[in-house]
Order: sequence, then structure tokens, then C-alpha cells
Amino acid sequence: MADPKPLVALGDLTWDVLAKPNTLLLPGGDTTGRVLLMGGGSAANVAVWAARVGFPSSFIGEVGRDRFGEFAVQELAAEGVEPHIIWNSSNPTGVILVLIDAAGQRSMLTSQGADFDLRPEEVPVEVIQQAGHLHVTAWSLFTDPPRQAAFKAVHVARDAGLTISFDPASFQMIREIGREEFRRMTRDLSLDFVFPNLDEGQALTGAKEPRDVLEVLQKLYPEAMILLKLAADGALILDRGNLIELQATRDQPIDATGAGDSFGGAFLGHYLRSKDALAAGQLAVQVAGWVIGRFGARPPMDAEIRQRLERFGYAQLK
Ligand SMILES: Nc1ncnc2c1ncn2[C@@H]1O[C@H](COP(=O)(O)OP(=O)(O)OP(=O)(O)O)[C@@H](O)[C@H]1O
Ligand SMILES: O=C(O)C(=O)C[C@H](O)[C@H](O)CO
Repeated sequence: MADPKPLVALGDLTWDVLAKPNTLLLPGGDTTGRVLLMGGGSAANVAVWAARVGFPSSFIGEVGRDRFGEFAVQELAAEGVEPHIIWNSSNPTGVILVLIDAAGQRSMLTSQGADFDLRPEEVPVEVIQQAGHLHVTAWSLFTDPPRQAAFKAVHVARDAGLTISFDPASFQMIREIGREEFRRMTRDLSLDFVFPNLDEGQALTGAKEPRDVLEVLQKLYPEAMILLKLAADGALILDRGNLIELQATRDQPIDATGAGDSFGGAFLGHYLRSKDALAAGQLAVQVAGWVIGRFGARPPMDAEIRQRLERFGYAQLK
């Protein structure tokens, strides 16, 4: 069968600086460093995880013309994500400081750098027109010009018949933009998939209980599949009236950074091929559970994740 048209994620490609008190961090659990630097950015993470489950994927975003930018782009390419990069000579590559507590919960301080310079005229229209799916996050909606760039990308995608997914990214952002304004902006995007976590779902709807949140979200985005991520309580998917409940795995939480992005990327990578929301959701919780048991959003693949992917028929992956 011919390869499906790629997923293209538009938005942030950054470095995460991960720090956890009293823990020495290095990829693979080595103990020779105190702070771990790992590629991040929500949109880039989604592209990487879609690629890791074997779906053709690409990324559009802006990084500084600096060593961090070059390295971040090389990493994407090594993951099999096709980079479409706008190089910025006046603003550096974004850096996210991630503080992780003993329970694995994280808080972030973001310095978006070049991310927040992406202008509508820099969006490579033909890359979107040749793709099958566009993923955007609320990091692009916080300010102009990336907001206008994201709107342009969505309009191009709609005209070219792509499906579109959206991650609200942060409840603080919903609060800062304002619930009504955030709703207005995102309803205009005519989304096919919305991926909030519980905090974001609550901030968007004013409801408290997950099922109430889901119901209001479905009214706000009637055409979309809603995927409500509930951390240790798994996830709920509302697929046009059909409710799917997903149990979380029992992985020991080390660091929650990027759990939601890995969930989204793995889900999309599976679903866009299979159109099977249950199987894609089951894969997504396995992938996200593996991620929370390790540092960072894109820990190096190991035997454990390969085994999990093999159960879903991904035996051929590197
Ligand atoms: N403690 C946990 N135990 C098992 N699985 C978890 C745990 N925390 C998160 N997950 C898995 O990760 C998925 C996404 O987590 P969460 O609900 O925290 O999303 P998020 O807040 O978007 O994540 P992120 O930290 O990337 O912002 C969950 O649906 C679940 O499958
Ligand atoms: O601030 C951003 O742009 C982010 O996307 C933060 C991400 O969640 C973080 O980098 C996770 O890898």
C-alpha cells in the first residue's frame, strides 16, 4: 500500500533543560550529570512520536541560527522527521527550564526565543498542501506573529483537505488569553482532533469532572474527536458520541515532561493510518507511560519501548 501523506506539525522546536532535586540526570539513567538537556517543543515532540511509530512526519518552525538550533534540527532529521526550518539570525533557539518534583510532576519556565518570531509569510505553503494532516499547539496562539502564521497554516490545510489537530498546551495560556477569546479563536480553526489535559479542559469549559468537561468540549468543537488526557487516570476519548475509556499504565512516574505530546504523536501516527481510535488510544497510553518513566519528552528508544511497539505491529522500527 502507498505511504499515507505525512503529518506536519507547526510550531515550537526548543531545548528542554530538565532538573530534578537530588537526582543526577543523563539519558538512559546514567548518573554523571546534574541537569539533562533534551530536544523539546510540543509540536516537534508530536512529530517525533508520530515518526517513532512509523508515520511519515515533518515539522515547520523557527529556530535561532546557532549551535542549539542546528543540533535540534539534526536531531529531528535523525528521528526521521523532515525539517522545514526558518533560521532566525536575531533571536536564539527557545529554551524551556523544566523543574521536576519527587512525584515526577513538572513545572516549566519558557523562553520561546525564535519560536515567537514565525511570520505568516514564512510558512511554506506547499509543504502543508502536500501533507495529509496538520498539528498545531496553543504555543503558536499566544502572540503575533506566530498566531497569524498558525491561522494561515490552518487555512491552507483546510483548503487542501488536510485534517487538523490541536493541543491547548497550557491552562495558564488559556487563562492569559481569556476563556472566551481562546474559544473563539480555536472554534474558527474547525478542528478534527483536540488534545487537552484535565487542567486545560477545565480552564476551557469551567466544568470540573472529566465527563462534564468532555461534554462541554464536544459542544464547543462538534466536528472534533476529543481526547482528554487524565495523567495517572489514563484518558477519555469522545469520538462523535462514542466514549472510549483508556486505563493508564502502571509505570513509575519519574518525569511527566512530554507525556501528553508522546500520547498525541503516537495516537495520530496510529489513527491516521488505521482510523481505529481504540487501538490508537491503547498505543498512546503505552507510549506515554513509557515516557513518564524516563526523563524528557523524547528519551532514547530502548528495548522496553520496542517491545511495547511490537505488540501493536511495529516490529520493523529502528
Ligand atoms: N502517573 C502516570 N502514570 C501512568 N501514565 C501516565 C501518568 N501520567 C501521565 N500518564 C500518561 O500520559 C498521558 C498524558 O498525560 P497528561 O494527562 O499528564 O498530559 P499532559 O498534561 O498533556 O502531559 P505533559 O506533561 O506533556 O504536558 C496520560 O493520558 C497517560 O496515558
Ligand atoms: O514552551 C514550549 O514551546 C513547549 O512546547 C514546552 C514543551 O511542553 C516542552 O518543551 C516539552 O518538551
